[in-house]
Amino acid sequence: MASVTATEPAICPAAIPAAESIVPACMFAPDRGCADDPSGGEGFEDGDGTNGESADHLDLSSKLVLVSPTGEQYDSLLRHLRERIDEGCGETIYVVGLGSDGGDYGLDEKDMEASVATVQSLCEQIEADLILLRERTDTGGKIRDYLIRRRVGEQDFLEVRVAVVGNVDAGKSTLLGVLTHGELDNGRGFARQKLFRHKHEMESGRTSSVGNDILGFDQEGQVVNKPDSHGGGLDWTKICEKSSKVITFIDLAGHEKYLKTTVFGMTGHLPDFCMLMVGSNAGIVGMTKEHLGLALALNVPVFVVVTKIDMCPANILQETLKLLQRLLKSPGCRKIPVLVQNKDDVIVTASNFSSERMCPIFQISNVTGENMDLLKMFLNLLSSRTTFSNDEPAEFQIDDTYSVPGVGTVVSGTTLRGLIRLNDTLLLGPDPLGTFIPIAVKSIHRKRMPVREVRGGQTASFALKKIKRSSIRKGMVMVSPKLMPQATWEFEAEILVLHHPTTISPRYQAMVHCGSIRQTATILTMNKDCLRTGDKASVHFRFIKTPEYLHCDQKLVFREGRTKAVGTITKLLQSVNTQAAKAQQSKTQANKKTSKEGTAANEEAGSTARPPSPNTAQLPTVAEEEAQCKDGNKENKLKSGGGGRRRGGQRHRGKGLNAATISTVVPAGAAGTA
Ligand SMILES: Nc1nc2c(ncn2[C@@H]2O[C@H](COP(=O)(O)OP(=O)(O)OP(=O)(O)O)[C@@H](O)[C@H]2O)c(=O)[nH]1
Repeated sequence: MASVTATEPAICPAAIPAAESIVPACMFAPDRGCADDPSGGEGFEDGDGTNGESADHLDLSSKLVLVSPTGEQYDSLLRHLRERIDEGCGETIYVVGLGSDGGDYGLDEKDMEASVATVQSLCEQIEADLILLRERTDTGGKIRDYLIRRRVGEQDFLEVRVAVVGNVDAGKSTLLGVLTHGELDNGRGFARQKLFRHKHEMESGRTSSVGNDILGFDQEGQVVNKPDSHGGGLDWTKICEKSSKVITFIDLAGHEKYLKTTVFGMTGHLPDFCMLMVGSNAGIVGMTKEHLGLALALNVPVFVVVTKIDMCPANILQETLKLLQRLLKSPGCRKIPVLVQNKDDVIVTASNFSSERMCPIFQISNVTGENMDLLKMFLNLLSSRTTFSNDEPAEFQIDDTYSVPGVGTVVSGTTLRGLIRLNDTLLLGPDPLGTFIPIAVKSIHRKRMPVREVRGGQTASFALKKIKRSSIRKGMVMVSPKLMPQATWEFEAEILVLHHPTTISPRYQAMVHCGSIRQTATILTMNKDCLRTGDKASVHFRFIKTPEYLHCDQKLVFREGRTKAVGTITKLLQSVNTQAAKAQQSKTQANKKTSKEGTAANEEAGSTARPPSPNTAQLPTVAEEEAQCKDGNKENKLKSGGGGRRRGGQRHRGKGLNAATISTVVPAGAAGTA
């Protein structure tokens, strides 16, 4: 897809007066009608964005190349298309009638017919569908934009996750109700009510406070959601069966007191995109900036939906749009706000959206349905940002656990990479000692539909045998044994303090959110004396309760109340030696057994045996530190454990496999030292 250049775009005269510096989408299109193309004419003209110049020696830059390609050209076009489909996770937007050789745009009727026949034949080769999105006319004739989407089996569908954020009353639940149930709101909570009832029904017995709603699109891009006329509920299995693409909305709370949950939803549920909702009458209020900042910090591309345009006076709406574009263009955001006003704008913004800099803005009404079709079309054109390869070793991150009667323990989460099949044996962990245990996958569900396998980028739930729910916690992973996973107590991260009322110094503790991990960590050392709002530093953290499974380059959010820092893990410092931890585990179990037997024996003998105390138990043996970073930078710091005290006062919800042996110390002498 074409990328947007870093230059600030000029104002297009077509923009509406009050929100004049919001860029209309045509700025990003190859259409010459908009002279000030900020992409320097790159738009769709580069080989990446269209069927233009190929990387190989063949010249595919002419718009006529599709009319009657030679065998070699055909093979090259096919290779090119396959690459783009892979990059787009199964889909791409393909433009017919545009060349990059400087000639006129557009084809006459005959050439268009022949070109489309070629594209159709290419699609057959890769088992994809060709769906016409729009047709326009330029000096040389017609230009057509097609969506090419790889066909998926009955049980399969493309999956895109969209986090829904915004201040209280922005209309989040109402919009999701309208989108997923197909009925407009009455302005007094009708659509929202429907959704709540549906969620309550669907989620009964579930403890997750992050709501999920799905919207399915068929091959033609039509919404397939059909609520049951009696109960008003949605049949997820039916939706998934009929869909070629399913959008999962991660419905996050708007109220400040639920910020913890919102952060968890944004880090743990791995959204591909973030939909920021703004009530046009209320404007940029409350948590709007907070949520936007979070999405930016986590590099999740954001689009904005301005709601309630039916009830908002024109001047207030313009004021909101003006403030919005000012916020988006501010140095902290550096986004290019783009107003989406018609279907052409949708295609252009959807094609360029993954550039992360562009921020499409929709103005909708949940009551009249105005511009709802544009939003739906946009959602249908969004492609997942996770590319996967089946050959990679599997990794699955757990974001919730359930006890399902008759089934047993079920874990839900996201497949980060690789392929997981039914009956595969994966390593589940880390437990509080940092060990991983083999576990067989007995059944897999995707969106409540039984399937035989799941791949990278897909959410799923697995039924696990012979394991208690209490032994599993959010933040654990299930990975291929090939990965030889290790748990980490300490790590280094480059962080940026977004907000802190005073200063942060060593020994400071706050909650680290990293993927679905949510655990308090202590700052042991940092390369500055103290940190204030806006400061950047390299910081050495230690988890206070259990070691976790981490990766270098993972994004993290570090927060406590209104204090917030974001960062990237740069080094894994203190990993748990799995063998030693296992030995420790069996030793402790043996001790327990002996002490039980001893207690029984001693009762008779009138003496008391002492069980191992959590505080006196040895820390998990520290392995030779293994920095798994790409740079191979190793820093061996063997920390001595033992004799610590629990800090932060947070207890592990589950008992863990061997909770009695958890020791959550900051190594002696580590805190406060450089
Ligand atoms: N007139 C009008 N009312 C709307 C529109 N969208 C939502 N509403 C109303 O606004 C109110 C708040 O909407 P909600 O969907 O509950 O807002 P929310 O963002 O989900 O709020 P929280 O869940 O508390 O974060 C409800 O009474 C809706 O009926 C709209 O486009 N037009």
